[in-house]
Amino acid sequence: MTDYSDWIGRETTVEEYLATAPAERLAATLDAHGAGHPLQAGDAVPPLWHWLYFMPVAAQGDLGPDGHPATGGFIPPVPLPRRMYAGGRITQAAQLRFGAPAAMTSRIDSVVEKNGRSGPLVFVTLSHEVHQDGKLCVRDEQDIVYREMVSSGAAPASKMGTRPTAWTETVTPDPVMLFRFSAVTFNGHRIHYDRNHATETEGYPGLVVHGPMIAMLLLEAAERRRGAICAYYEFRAMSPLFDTDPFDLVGIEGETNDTVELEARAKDGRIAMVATARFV
Ligand SMILES: C/C(=C\C(=O)SCCNC(=O)CCNC(=O)[C@H](O)C(C)(C)COP(=O)(O)OP(=O)(O)OC[C@H]1O[C@@H](n2cnc3c(N)ncnc32)[C@H](O)[C@@H]1OP(=O)(O)O)C(=O)O
Repeated sequence: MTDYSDWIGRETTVEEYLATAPAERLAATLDAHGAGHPLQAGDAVPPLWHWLYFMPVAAQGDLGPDGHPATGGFIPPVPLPRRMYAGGRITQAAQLRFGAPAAMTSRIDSVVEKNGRSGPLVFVTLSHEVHQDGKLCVRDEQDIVYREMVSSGAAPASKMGTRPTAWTETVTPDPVMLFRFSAVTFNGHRIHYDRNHATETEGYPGLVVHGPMIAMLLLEAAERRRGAICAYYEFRAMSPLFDTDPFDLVGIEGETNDTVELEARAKDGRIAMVATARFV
């Protein structure tokens, strides 16, 4: 067991003006939230869209071989090389608005080593708090997982989606969509746009679809159908999706006044992501 106690509790704060242009670019990329219509200062920032701001702006020389800022800076120096987004829990405490500055304070909450069916795993959980006008607007807990380089050939066991569905929407990812999402979130991770790196170095069958993009697409579909904005959202990435195949966004039957259960399912029925959106 590695001792990460020096890293736990470390904090960093980034301030940024919440310009509308990145959000218009994201809306275009996802065909979402009034794509093609200009946003105005004062408009509400949709849940999760704070992911467009406050990202680390690492110099090129401070990147690791996978294109992310090298570990051992703010992120603890975990010994496993293959980073993936594992999940998150987001609370909308007050409305965040475009056209004004905001600040996000990020903290390293925990580093947990586990043994998964796919091999050793290290989960790093960060908490982020976004404040605007002196008010807490968003609380966001983010789980990142690090995995060993492919060697054993062990693949994560996949669970099939069997719950009855109320609705399904199909998404056909392609390299342009993935590249545009990487660009608008300033995410340099090669698994999303560098096919040689994704397949030869990290052993995936194609370019990897961003977990945050799947989470946003699921939530956007649920909010559009419901005509309401969610107050709390949690999601867990169970199995990766690739640019080689379409995937489904699914609303699970049994939606209540408060809650919608969601899944992203791969073409073969494998669950790629489970999510819950609460509306009160
Ligand atoms: C952006 C960005 C990167 C990305 O977007 S990468 C693409 C999105 N992420 C994914 O596609 C990850 C999909 N998930 C997986 O491939 C598997 O879940 C994973 C992480 C490889 C683990 O699979 P295993 O089969 O090895 O794990 P087990 O089911 O045996 O579980 C072992 C323990 O780990 C816990 N656990 C598993 N998955 C998660 C998860 N997603 N979140 C939190 N915890 C997880 C599981 O509960 C077990 O824990 P116990 O305490 O019960 O032992 C970018 O980099 O920025």
